[in-house]
Amino acid sequence: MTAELIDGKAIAQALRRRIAERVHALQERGVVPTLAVVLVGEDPASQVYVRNKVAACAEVGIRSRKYEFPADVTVERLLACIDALNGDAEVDGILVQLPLPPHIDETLVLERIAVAKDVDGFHAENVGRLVQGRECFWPCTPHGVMQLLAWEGIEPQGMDAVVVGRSNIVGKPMALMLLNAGATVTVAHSRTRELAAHTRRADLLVVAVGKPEFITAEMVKPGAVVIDVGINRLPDGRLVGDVAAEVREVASRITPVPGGVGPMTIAMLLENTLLAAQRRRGTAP
Ligand SMILES: Nc1nc(=O)c2c([nH]1)NC[C@@H]1CN(c3ccc(C(=O)N[C@@H](CCC(=O)O)C(=O)O)cc3)C=[N+]21
Ligand SMILES: [Mg+2]
Repeated sequence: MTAELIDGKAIAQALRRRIAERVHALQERGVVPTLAVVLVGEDPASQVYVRNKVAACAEVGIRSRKYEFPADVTVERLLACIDALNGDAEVDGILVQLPLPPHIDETLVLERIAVAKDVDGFHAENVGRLVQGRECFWPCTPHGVMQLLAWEGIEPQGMDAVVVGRSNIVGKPMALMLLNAGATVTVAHSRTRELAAHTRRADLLVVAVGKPEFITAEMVKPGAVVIDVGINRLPDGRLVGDVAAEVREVASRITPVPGGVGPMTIAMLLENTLLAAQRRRGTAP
């Protein structure tokens, strides 16, 4: 079997067109959804990501504002910026680009963001709401995976799903979303014994470990749907996922890297910002 590629780039583009229509409908009512992006330091990768996010906003009619700070910024200055954005009626969403420099307590900064503006969904109150299956902001990467599955007509209910990775930004929220959708969910990770025995049982395998080509063909059930969340830059400059190329000979459907989950993450940031604007300004459908 050779897996069909799930074209995240094309799906994200289609979703962005729909988001643009909804943004324009809001604009006709005098509301311009606005995202504030906070960037600390000069990490080139973070600068590229932020530039891409700002460009994606512009494309759909979301206004964005960039707040840049030097790497040695004090936590007090950062918190003061968040406080000002929380109190700014024009700002719908706030995104603090991660990672932050080591001297800054990330949790302290993320928890300062008003829950109603937390478009990354990293605030503990949003996470708690996700656990309970209540209305909240879904973290963009697993949100993007759920949209990919929906677009592909893959219904998680009743599926044996295995999530590899237990990070707060991908693995844990991914497991919760699949669980809430009715999947039987196993969360495996770097400390799991007999990892392959778990992954081989998966009808749906989501991998977010950040290790290049970590999942090999013999770890995958024939016919499984494989979602590769990894984005690893190799020394030669190539971008590869957490799933080895040979898995394409075993899976039924698989996301490529690049062009799979990554573009969906950005589309979901736009979706969440639009939702924030609708919810905050009382125009939610
Ligand atoms: N507060 C915060 N929220 C985030 O959502 C967040 C963050 N911090 N810090 C960094 C990570 C990473 N991330 C990506 C988004 C899009 C692509 C993406 O579009 N990737 C393209 C390729 C990009 C390339 O060529 O490098 C693809 O997979 O096709 C990748 C990675 C969001 N992050
Ligand atoms: Mg792990």
